[in-house]
Amino acid sequence: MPVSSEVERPESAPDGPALPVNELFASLQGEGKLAGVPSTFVRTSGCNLRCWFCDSYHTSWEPTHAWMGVDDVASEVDARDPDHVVLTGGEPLIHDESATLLRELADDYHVTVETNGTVVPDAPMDLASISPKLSTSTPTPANAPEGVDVGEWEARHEERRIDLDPLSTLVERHDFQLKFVVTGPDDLPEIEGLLDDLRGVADAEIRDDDVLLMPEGQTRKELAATRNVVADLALERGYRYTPRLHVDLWNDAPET
Ligand SMILES: C[S@@+](CC[C@H](N)C(=O)[O-])C[C@H]1O[C@@H](n2cnc3c(N)ncnc32)[C@H](O)[C@@H]1O
Ligand SMILES: Nc1nc2[nH]cc(C(=O)O)c2c(=O)[nH]1
Ligand code: SF4
Ligand SMILES: [Mg+2]
Repeated sequence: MPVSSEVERPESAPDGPALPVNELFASLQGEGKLAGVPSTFVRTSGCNLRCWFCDSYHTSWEPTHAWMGVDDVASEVDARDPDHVVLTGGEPLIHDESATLLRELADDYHVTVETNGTVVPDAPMDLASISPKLSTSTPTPANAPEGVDVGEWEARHEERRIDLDPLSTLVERHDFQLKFVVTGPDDLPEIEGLLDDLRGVADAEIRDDDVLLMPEGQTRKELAATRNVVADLALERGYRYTPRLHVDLWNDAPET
């Protein structure tokens, strides 16, 4: 797939490498192996997919952002003096300049990259937090966010969401976690099929311990309906369960 940023760079963007930044904030890592760890988050705007449930609507369906020079992003991170940085989006890796930022941050911080696993940068990262998208993520006219015309995105999302090449490269090159958004028991055969395929092609061990099941839900109320079902599936199958601590703590507030 040709990598295009899906977000036009305006004339007014700063000179040199720059990124469309939706938000930059300090919080606790809410998901995955590092849940609970204080971290500074850099959220880029723009995505090559359109999950119907995307909890970052203003980076995917309706991208909003300010363009920031990569040096300025790094300075904002420095000012918060964290041990851990999380680069997320949108899909951060559709932007070539994310690789520039990752190289700038590499020596000073533990950096996690939250990615849908469809793009591989030539850049350092301490933890590739890969969230491959299942068929239950695909937008349709019936599940689309209110007021959104899904249009060509149903087919485009479906065509792009899984690509074994970047997935295997990411797990070969980096410490990783595979973090699946689970809507219910019917998602499990698809997760296991994908794990079989990936274990077949990747030259890296994928332990069940690297596989995390995360309940779908953008709000406390939505999570209340999915979390126990997903926890039981994790227990049954021997995968990890990951909470969404930030949703438990702050519901769907921005900058959390
Ligand atoms: C907004 S995405 C940005 C990074 C990248 N585009 C991705 O999808 O991995 C950050 C994380 O939130 C997860 N996520 C998004 N919407 C969610 C929802 N409604 N419920 C649970 N997890 C969700 C994604 O799967 C991903 O792990
Ligand atoms: N607290 C908190 N933890 C997170 N971990 C991954 C997030 C993301 O949106 O990528 C996220 C987020 O948005 N907030
Ligand atoms: S891949 Fe990530 S940012 Fe893109 S639509 Fe899905 S959850 Fe949102
Ligand atoms: Mg989030």
